[in-house]
Amino acid sequence: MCTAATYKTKNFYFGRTLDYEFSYGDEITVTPRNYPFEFRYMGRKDSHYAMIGMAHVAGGYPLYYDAINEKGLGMAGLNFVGNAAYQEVDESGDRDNVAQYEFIPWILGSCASVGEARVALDRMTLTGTPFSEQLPTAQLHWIIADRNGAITVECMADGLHVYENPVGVLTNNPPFPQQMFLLNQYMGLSPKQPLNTFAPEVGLNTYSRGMGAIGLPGDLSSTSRFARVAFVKQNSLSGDSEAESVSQFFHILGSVDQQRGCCEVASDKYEITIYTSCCNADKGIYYYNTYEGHQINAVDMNRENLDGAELARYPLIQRENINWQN
Ligand SMILES: C[C@H](CCC(=O)NCCS(=O)(=O)O)[C@H]1CC[C@H]2[C@@H]3CC[C@@H]4C[C@H](O)CC[C@]4(C)[C@H]3C[C@H](O)[C@]12C
Repeated sequence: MCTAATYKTKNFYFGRTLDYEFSYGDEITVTPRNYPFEFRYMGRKDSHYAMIGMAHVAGGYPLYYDAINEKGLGMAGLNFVGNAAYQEVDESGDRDNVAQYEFIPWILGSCASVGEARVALDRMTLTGTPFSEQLPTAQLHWIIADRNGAITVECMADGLHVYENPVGVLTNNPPFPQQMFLLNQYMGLSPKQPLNTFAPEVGLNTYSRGMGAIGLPGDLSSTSRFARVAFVKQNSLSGDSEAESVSQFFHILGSVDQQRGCCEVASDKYEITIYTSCCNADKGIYYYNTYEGHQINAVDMNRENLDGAELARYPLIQRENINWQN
């Protein structure tokens, strides 16, 4: 499972948790403007927008899980198992055929906004072509967002759907319209204390703070994480500064953090939050922490040569760094 969210203060922030039982070998990867992208069906693109994100680099190719580009557009792929169904290659010559593993570079390489991504999506066919035998097709859906809004992209047996995403969050199954529908159940929840509308003549009272959100689901299912992170994000308040915004963003995704032992996926195998990311999409900074390393680390794309042609790669820091005070 995974959860993605957007957040806006003075700057625009975009990030996700990646929850799984093992790691593919993830690296913060900066793709500069002149890295030659060899697209499976669309030929080679020698220049494009620069991007930074989390990727598994295979044979020199950045397989992005989530990234932002230098124009402030963000995109993340999350599991959509059992529902994702990709399209056949369109031979008509009228369409852009894009393999699922190159979807993030395709969009972030050429689109500066959600509006431009929508135009690109209109002429795109998303194919299930695997990257390699060792890395078969991943069943994903995507969130694409900028400071003005977000969309969800789901390729299913009945076609490629592009939905307006008014909450700016995404988790996993079921399809997005059902996730949004389920939020209806929680419309009564509030950060304020409840009033006794249950039965005024019964002497009910608020014995604790936080009772306005009783009913918000606490489990790790994707529908529950969707409702929980949407509630936390919609009610989130923080100062505008970088430190306050980044801190608050990690708290938002902290509401759906997965602790080892609580989600068994096979005997003795547990899903955990491998990493949590928070990109400042205006400044090109990728902040992250990991399960074994809670300190926030950062990679700034603007400290790399963005006019270069070589990937810059930073392996994840996976150890706790305790700040002793005496
Ligand atoms: C496992 C992750 C989703 C985590 C998740 O959601 N786990 C809950 C399961 S569930 O919700 O309970 O079902 C997903 C998210 C992004 C994926 C990579 C995308 C690029 C590339 C595409 C290639 O085709 C295959 C290899 C490749 C590196 C992919 C590996 C893997 O698939 C990644 C990491």
